Amino acid sequence: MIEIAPAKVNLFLHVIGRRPDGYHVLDSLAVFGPAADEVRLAPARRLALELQGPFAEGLLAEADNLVLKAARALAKHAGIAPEGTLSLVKNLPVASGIGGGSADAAATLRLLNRAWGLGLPESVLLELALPLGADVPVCVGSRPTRMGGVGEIMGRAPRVPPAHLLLVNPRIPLATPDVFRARQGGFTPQAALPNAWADARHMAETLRGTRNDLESGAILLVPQIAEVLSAIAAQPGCLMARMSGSGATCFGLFARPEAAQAAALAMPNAWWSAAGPLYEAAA
Ligand SMILES: C[C@](O)(CO)[C@H](O)COP(=O)(O)OP(=O)(O)OC[C@H]1O[C@@H](n2ccc(N)nc2=O)[C@H](O)[C@@H]1O
Ligand SMILES: Nc1ncnc2c1ncn2[C@@H]1O[C@H](COP(=O)(O)OP(=O)(O)OP(=O)(O)O)[C@@H](O)[C@H]1O
Repeated sequence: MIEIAPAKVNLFLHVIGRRPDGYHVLDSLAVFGPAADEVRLAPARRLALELQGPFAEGLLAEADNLVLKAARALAKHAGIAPEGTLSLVKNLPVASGIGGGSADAAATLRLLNRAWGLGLPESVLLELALPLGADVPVCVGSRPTRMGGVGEIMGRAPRVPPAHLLLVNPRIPLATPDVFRARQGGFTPQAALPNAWADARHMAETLRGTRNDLESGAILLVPQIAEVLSAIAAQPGCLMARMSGSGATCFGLFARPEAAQAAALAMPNAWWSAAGPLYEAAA
């Protein structure tokens, strides 16, 4: 059994306030694709995890992978002993602002909910998701979502038009708490969005009126992010370039698939990049 764990991309991210416990209250539009990890399951009496793929190495020293945490949380909720050998194919750079670990945890919840024959509704998976990380709930559905609160409020996103994304990471990991600490400025009001966008151009027009409040702080920590943004913005057909989440991955928005693919090929080899359409989760 295989479950896809698509990358999360924050098309904008406004920090609208702060809770007494220090967590930031956000307004964000999260979409998915065009790159993904994979979680696979093979029968075994005990729970185990194998790591594969181009970014597996960065996780080898990790005592408690989010995949195992998700499996144990689900088993505990169901009152059963966790079993099976999980394999994580790590295609997404680690600590890169596209929710790789969160997507893996969410994919594990979906996969084991099926494999263990639990049949839990999505609402229960969402409850199990939040303690695993602020981005895990949005990754459970992996569909365009307006995120609120600290990640636990799942609002309706505008109808997203066909569009293509380029993702680029300078291969420099960036820890989320450091980026929140480096954030400058006050708070930004919630964004005003339409119910739907006619096309990618229209979507980019609206998004240009929004921002990623973590971008300038992240650039102070990793100046190469500014180079990535300029390189993306300079590509023919690029409608906008911005950092996703807490970085360092940046995205470019394109109307035409060929333009997004050509842009990926134009990126320096030392960087990680991927291009393709927005991911559409099965209904
Ligand atoms: C920046 C986003 O990626 C936007 O989608 C998420 O809000 C972060 O999601 P995440 O990586 O799953 O974050 P977590 O692992 O839950 O939190 C890591 C750390 O980031 C900070 N954090 C996270 C989320 C949030 N709304 N406010 C915060 O201040 C906290 O210091 C927290 O200890
Ligand atoms: N399966 C996993 N994949 C990636 N990181 C994991 C995983 N399990 C545990 N981690 C830990 O979680 C940390 C954050 O990784 P992740 O790739 O999810 O960050 P991110 O892309 O910045 O996420 P976000 O966009 O949600 O802030 C890693 O540095 C690593 O220590």
